[in-house]
Amino acid sequence: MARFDVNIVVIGDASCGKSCLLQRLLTNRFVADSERTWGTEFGAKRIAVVLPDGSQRRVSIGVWDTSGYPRFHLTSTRFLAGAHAILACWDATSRRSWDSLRAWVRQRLPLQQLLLNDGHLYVGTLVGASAGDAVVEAREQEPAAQVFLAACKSDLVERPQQAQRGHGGSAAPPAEGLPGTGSGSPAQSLGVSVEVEHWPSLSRLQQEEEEQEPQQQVQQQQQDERQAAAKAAAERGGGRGRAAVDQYSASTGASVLWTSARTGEGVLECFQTIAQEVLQRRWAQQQQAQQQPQPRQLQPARPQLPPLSGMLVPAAALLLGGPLLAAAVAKAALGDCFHLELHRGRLYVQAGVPSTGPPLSPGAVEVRPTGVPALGNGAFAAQRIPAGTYLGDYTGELLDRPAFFARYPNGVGDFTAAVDDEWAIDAVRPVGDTATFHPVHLNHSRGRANVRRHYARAARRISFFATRDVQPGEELLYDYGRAYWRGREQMELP
Ligand SMILES: C[S@@+](CC[C@H](N)C(=O)[O-])C[C@H]1O[C@@H](n2cnc3c(N)ncnc32)[C@H](O)[C@@H]1O
Repeated sequence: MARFDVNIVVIGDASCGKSCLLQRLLTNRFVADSERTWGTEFGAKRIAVVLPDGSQRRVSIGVWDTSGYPRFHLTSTRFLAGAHAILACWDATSRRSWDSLRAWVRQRLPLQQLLLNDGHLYVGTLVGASAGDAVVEAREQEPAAQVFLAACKSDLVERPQQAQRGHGGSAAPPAEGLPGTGSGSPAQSLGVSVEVEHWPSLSRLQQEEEEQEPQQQVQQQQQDERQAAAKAAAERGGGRGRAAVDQYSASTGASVLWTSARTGEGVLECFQTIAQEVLQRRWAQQQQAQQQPQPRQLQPARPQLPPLSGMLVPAAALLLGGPLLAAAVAKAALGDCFHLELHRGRLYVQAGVPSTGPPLSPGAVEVRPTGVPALGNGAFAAQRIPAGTYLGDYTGELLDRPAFFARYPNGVGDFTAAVDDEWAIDAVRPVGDTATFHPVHLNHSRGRANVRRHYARAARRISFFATRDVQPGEELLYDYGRAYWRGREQMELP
């Protein structure tokens, strides 16, 4: 997942209004017949939020709009990794959509467990083979996405009068039987008091699932239903369906955000609330971490001389006779100590040769917070990793120069790795995915490096190898190289 201040993944049933919500956020337009989402779509925007210290800041949010169609569930679930927030949407006019939203939250995070903690629903990682026998471990900091609930199409139903946002039911008018007022366990309180007839669009979703209606007929039906929904909402004058929403919100602690892509009401506010709450929580975690004794103190990096001594011979040959001669001389002079590659008219000389060591055994590397806020996560050996072990390739999206600068106009991509002067690999997806090891999680150290990367530029591969035996608990680190740190703040890890 790319690096935005706040990564938001939107989930929910097909046709509940997720895509319209995103369209409205990004373009401020309502696109009534937006096409179904195939796989996952993405949009980014900068929005203003108020920080806990009262200051205003513009932050970038990345929003992944996942498909609600069953065949895409796997893809959609994959995108949850690395999310700071999960926005679970439902169609406010449809009881069926609401029921299936709850199913989404409960079932479609198969390796995760929802945990209630200080007013938010956190997603903790399950460690183990299956949900049945797994040991549930809520990781203390990562990857805990906050879950928010968004009512789409709320212009068609009654909404809270005082505020468009309910948090644990608190901003909403009192609803009967709210947990916290002595109504019983959360499980008992989940919407049991709601009757189907108060969710007028039941028939529409059934028809959409069958996917056999001619488009015109469906549109006409949607329009009829909208009118019916508005009428029903006016008649019931209080939105009895809301009681279920409030109850669920109260029992889970997830904020409810009421939105209408049609009128635009609540849409920007919805994303502002999410960004604000994510940043607030991050801020609180940072404060907490600063108060605790740091397990490791960072020291400013000491300048080091480049290790060039062994390259003087090929360098001289390069000057005198060009790359081909240099390659030949270096090969003869240095043998296996150096790996030489002539690529796009340049001679690249790398210390060492690609390893022939054993591949990494599953579970041998654990990705977890380093305990140093500025560093974020790191990769730690969970068992002894023998010298020469192949740790994996830096995989991701291959970007050519124009694509790279279109995405990172200032030329800085924290999770990108340059292959040569034309190509870079952007590890968009795995960032934040702490369930699986990817070399993107390796932090930098010059003095303590126990990993080295190897380039095969023609093949556009960057591979990583352990340079020595790494003991359990040790962090895996490699030298990012001087170019990476140009204009950035580097720390040498003790
Ligand atoms: C490729 S990521 C490394 C993994 C990352 N820490 C994570 O949470 O997944 C690169 C970023 O990690 C941080 N980082 C890694 N090593 C560092 C170091 N020695 N000093 C300062 N920042 C470092 C910087 O923010 C850098 O842009």
